[in-house]
Amino acid sequence: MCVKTITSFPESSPAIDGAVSLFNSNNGRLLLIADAKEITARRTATASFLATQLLAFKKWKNEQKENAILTILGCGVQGRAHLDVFTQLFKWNKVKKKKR
Ligand SMILES: NC(=O)C1=CN([C@@H]2O[C@H](COP(=O)(O)OP(=O)(O)OC[C@H]3O[C@@H](n4cnc5c(N)ncnc54)[C@H](OP(=O)(O)O)[C@@H]3O)[C@@H](O)[C@H]2O)C=CC1
Ligand SMILES: O=C([O-])C1=[NH+]CCC1
Repeated sequence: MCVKTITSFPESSPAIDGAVSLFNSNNGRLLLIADAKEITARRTATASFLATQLLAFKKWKNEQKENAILTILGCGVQGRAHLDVFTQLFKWNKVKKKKR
């Protein structure tokens, strides 16, 4: 059994914080408490990559793949996690990062 508790304070950075608690589903014992920021960052970036792969990459012709530009808007926790996953799993012609 797993519970994720998240706080969201958009004016604060990082905006998201929280904890993931994992319990043994046979006896209810607490097994671990993990940082929800890290898990949420990796989960969200990986889900974005899978969605992009299904909705775009699979339909692209070779020429589109060769000219692809990755643009990341906002360079916080999610921006960095998306940059990490997207550059590890796909080859980009160019990567642009935009922050304020
Ligand atoms: N769909 C999902 O499952 C999830 C969605 N989210 C959402 O993703 C968003 C980002 O979260 P997270 O990365 O954790 O937050 P962070 O606080 O780590 O990053 C937010 C970034 O946005 C930048 N930013 C804020 N305002 C502007 C602006 N006007 N122009 C350009 N950049 C700006 C900040 O810049 P600066 O460093 O200068 O302050 C900061 O780098 C939130 O809206 C959050 O709710 C988060 C987790 C999961
Ligand atoms: O799925 C999630 O953990 C979140 N969505 C928006 C903020 C955190």
